[in-house]
Amino acid sequence: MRFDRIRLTNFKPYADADLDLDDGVTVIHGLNGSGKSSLLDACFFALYGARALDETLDDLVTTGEDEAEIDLWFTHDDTAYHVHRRLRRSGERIQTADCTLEGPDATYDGARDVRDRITRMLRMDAEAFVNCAYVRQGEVNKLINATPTERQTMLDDLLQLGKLEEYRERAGQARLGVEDVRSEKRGALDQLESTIEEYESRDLHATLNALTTEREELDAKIERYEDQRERARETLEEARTVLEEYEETREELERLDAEIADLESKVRETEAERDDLRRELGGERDRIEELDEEVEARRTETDLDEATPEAIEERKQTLSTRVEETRETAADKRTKAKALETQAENLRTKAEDLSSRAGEKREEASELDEKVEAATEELEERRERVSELESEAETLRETFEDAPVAFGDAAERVETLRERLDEVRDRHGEVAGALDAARSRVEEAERLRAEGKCPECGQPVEGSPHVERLADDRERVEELESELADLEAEREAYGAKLEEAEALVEREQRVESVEDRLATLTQLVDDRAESARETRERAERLRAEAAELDDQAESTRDAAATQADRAETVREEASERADEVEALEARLDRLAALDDRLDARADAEATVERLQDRREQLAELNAERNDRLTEKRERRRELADAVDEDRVEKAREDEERAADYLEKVGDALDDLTTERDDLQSRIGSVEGDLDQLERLREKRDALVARVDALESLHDETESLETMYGDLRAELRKQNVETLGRMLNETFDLVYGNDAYSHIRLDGEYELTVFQKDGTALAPDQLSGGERALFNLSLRCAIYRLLAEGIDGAAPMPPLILDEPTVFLDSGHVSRLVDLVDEMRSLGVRQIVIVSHDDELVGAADDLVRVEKEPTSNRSTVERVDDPTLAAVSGE
Ligand SMILES: Nc1ncnc2c1ncn2[C@@H]1O[C@H](COP(=O)(O)OP(=O)(O)OP(=O)(O)O)[C@@H](O)[C@H]1O
Ligand SMILES: [Zn+2]
Repeated sequence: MRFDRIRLTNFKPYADADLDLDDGVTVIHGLNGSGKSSLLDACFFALYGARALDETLDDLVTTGEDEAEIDLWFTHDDTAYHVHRRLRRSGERIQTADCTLEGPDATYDGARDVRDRITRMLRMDAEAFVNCAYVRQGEVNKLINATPTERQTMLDDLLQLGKLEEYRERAGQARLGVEDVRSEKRGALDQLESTIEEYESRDLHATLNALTTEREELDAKIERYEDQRERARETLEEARTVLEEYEETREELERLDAEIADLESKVRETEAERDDLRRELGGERDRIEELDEEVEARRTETDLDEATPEAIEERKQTLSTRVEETRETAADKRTKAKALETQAENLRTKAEDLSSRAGEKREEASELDEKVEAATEELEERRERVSELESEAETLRETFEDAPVAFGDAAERVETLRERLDEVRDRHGEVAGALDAARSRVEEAERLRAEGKCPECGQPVEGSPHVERLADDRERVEELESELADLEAEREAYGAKLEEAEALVEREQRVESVEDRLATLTQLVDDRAESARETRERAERLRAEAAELDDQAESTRDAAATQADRAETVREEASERADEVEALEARLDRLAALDDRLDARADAEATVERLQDRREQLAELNAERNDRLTEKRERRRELADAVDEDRVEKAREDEERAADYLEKVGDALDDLTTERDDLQSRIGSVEGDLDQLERLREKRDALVARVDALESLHDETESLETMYGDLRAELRKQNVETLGRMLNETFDLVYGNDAYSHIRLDGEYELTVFQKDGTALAPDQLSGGERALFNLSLRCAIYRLLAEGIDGAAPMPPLILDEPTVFLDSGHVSRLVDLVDEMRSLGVRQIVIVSHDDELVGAADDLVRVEKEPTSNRSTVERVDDPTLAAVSGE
């Protein structure tokens, strides 16, 4: 086993530390209190927990912190493992929060599981680990002062010799167990044998024979008693039969008496009832006679030959048929009368209608007459108007005889005249204009001439070429004035002619319009005349139609009267038929009354018959009863004769005697049976004992075999126990020898003092140091330094013994030495270095030494420096690459 790496957080003085560890010798070096031991504590705590440190969890967490973590990686049996522990404050106390062991195949969780697993793996618990591998600071005297027994226990434990002792003890326990069982079984066997002897001494077979004989005799006696009891029972039975018979006879006699009395009284009652019936019959017969008389009277009334239901029924049938027929006829007549009345009414209505239509037509005709009259008058007026218009047209035409144009040419003339007038007017305008211009020129010229200037150019007149022109102008004015006067006359003449022509045009137009009007009026007059003629003809036709309608109305009225008469006749016939029906129904009523009487008579006859039947029945009943009475009286007599008083008396005596005997014999038999049962149970018990004896013998045989088996088992366990004891003693002896040898070698090596010859470790683990002169010393008599060396030697020897003893099976833990140089002078420190080399060369894989001693540094393969920062009071750990140099620089 080997530590590979340790990593700490808040563990004791370490805030953070991470250290790799290798094979070979590692020296952890540092000043006092720098934290060297704490580093080892951490490894140890990681493996086994706080329990083995003699410290509490609170001591482990850096003061003032709430949580700490410790991780240890190690290799065991070529397999890597990792332990992780985390501590955490919970309230006032620190507790384990996590604890795991991680291996290649599994992870263990929880402090207990981890500790158990490591203990099993290293085959060492915390104490054994300390004893073997961890030489702790200041524990120099522990082994030296230990008692031999303590030493023995410790070594036995380490070498697993304790197991052998354990096996020996187990075998011893098994032996004791077997002894217990064996002695128990032996006791049981003794007991069984004495019981069997006791059974055998009792001569069970003889007893059984005697008892069987006794039981047979008793059985014979019981049989005899039972026979006699049977006979007594028969006698009793017979006596009881006789008495029962007697009792039955007596009861029957009583019953017969009662029955006879009952029958007699019933016969009497029935006779009385027959008398009543006879009286009732008489009454019914009287009634039949009365009814016969009544029937005869009624028959006469109804005029029937004989008063039989058949005759009555036939007559009823006939009458009913007639009633039915007559009723139907009456109904038909009424219907017919009703129809006729309706016809008459309809005809009357029709006649009314025809009359009123004739009136209407006449009225229409006279209205037409009036219209014709008015039209004729209007026609006359129109005709007068026509002749007026004709004469007007004539007059107007006549005026054209003296006119300049013929009738019809006036418009053309107006046109011509207007054109002429326009020409004259135009000419008049031109002339008037020229005249004005001429007159103006004349006046201007005269004014200029009066001023002496040329009227033409305003130059002085004398010599002006323009003076002649004035005369021309004056001439022109005169000409124009005359032409203008002519034109005015002409214009007037044309004006008059135009007026005349225009009047002619007007007349022509008037004639045309009158003639148009005339044509229209003439047409109208013709139309009206035609229409008046037609109207007159229509009025004529209407009057003719009215006359015809009057005729029709007259004949219709006649027909209505005829139908009314017929209706009257038919109604009378209907009421006659109704009277007839009434008469027939009265006859039917009489027949019904007769029928009633006949029914009543038939009922009375039926009653008579019923009463007679009843009477006969009663007579028969009584006859039968009388027969039964005779029978019963006969039976009674027979029974009374049959009773034998002497026999009854004897039976009574027999009964009493037999009962008495039975009671006595019963008691005797009970006693005998009890006696027999007792005997039987005694036989059973002897037989049971015999069976039991047989079983006991079988059981004894089995027990003997079992005791034999236990005997051999005991021998085996005993030898096993001895074997384990011997083996352990043998092994211990060997160990003690080896350990003694190694101790001597080591002590020699580290002390090298001539004063001591050797150390003796005897079989009882007693340690003795011998001086050269042969004086023996107890180890605690050595000096402090010697004791330290002695202790170291013993530890290393133990380590070597173990390493050899369990070589290969469980790789040894690292050898850990904490401050081994205390008490040593420098010379011995050098020897310690030799020891370390020796251990290394003996094959110890990893050695960890804690020391503040510089001398040991020389022996180191690896040097680890531990320092404490004075201000923060936190420790740090650091590997030093070159141990030698570091040691120097560390000074
Ligand atoms: N829980 C803790 N919190 C903080 N510091 C602690 C705690 N426990 C111990 N220490 C400190 O750790 C130091 C003890 O360390 P350790 O015993 O490992 O020193 P050392 O190097 O082995 O000393 P020496 O050479 O004297 O044996 C002390 O200074 C102590 O105050
Ligand atoms: Zn002039």
